[in-house]
Amino acid sequence: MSGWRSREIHSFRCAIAGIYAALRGERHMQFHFAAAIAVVAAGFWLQVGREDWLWLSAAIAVVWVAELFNTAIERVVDMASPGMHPLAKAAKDTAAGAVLVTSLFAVIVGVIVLGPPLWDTFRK
Ligand SMILES: Nc1ncnc2c1ncn2[C@@H]1O[C@H](COP(=O)(O)OP(=O)(O)OP(=O)(O)O)[C@@H](O)[C@H]1O
Repeated sequence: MSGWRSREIHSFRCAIAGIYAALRGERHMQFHFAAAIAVVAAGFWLQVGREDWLWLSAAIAVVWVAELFNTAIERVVDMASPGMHPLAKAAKDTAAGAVLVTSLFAVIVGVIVLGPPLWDTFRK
C-alpha cells in the first residue's frame, strides 16, 4: 500500500475515533445521535420526498458538526485552562451557543418537514 494511502486511512480512522470518543463521553452527543435515528425512522415511516431528505440530513449534519466542534473546544479549553477563567467561560459558552443555534434550526426543519405528514397520519 502506498504511503499516501496508508496516511489517508490513518486520518480516516482518527476521525472515526474522534466521533466515537465524543459519542461515548458526551451525553449531548448521545442525545443528538438518538434524535437523528428517530428523525430518520420517522422520515422512512412517513415516506418523505427527496427534497425533504436533503433538509433532514442537512439539519442532522449541522447539529452533529456543531456538537463535535463544541466537544473539541471543551477539551482544548479544559487542557489550556484547568482553573476558572473568564475567557475559558466565554469560549465554552460561545461553542454551546453554536449548538443551540443549530438545534433550533433542526427543530424548525423537523416541524416543517415532518409536522404535516405526522398531522395527517394521526388525524385519520
Ligand atoms: N475553566 C472554566 N472557566 C470558567 N467557566 C467555566 C470553565 N469551565 C466551564 N465553565 C462554565 O461552566 C459551563 C459548563 O461547562 P462544562 O465544561 O461542564 O461544559 P458543558 O456545557 O456542561 O458540556 P458537557 O456537559 O457536554 O460536558 C460552561 O459553559 C462555562 O460557563
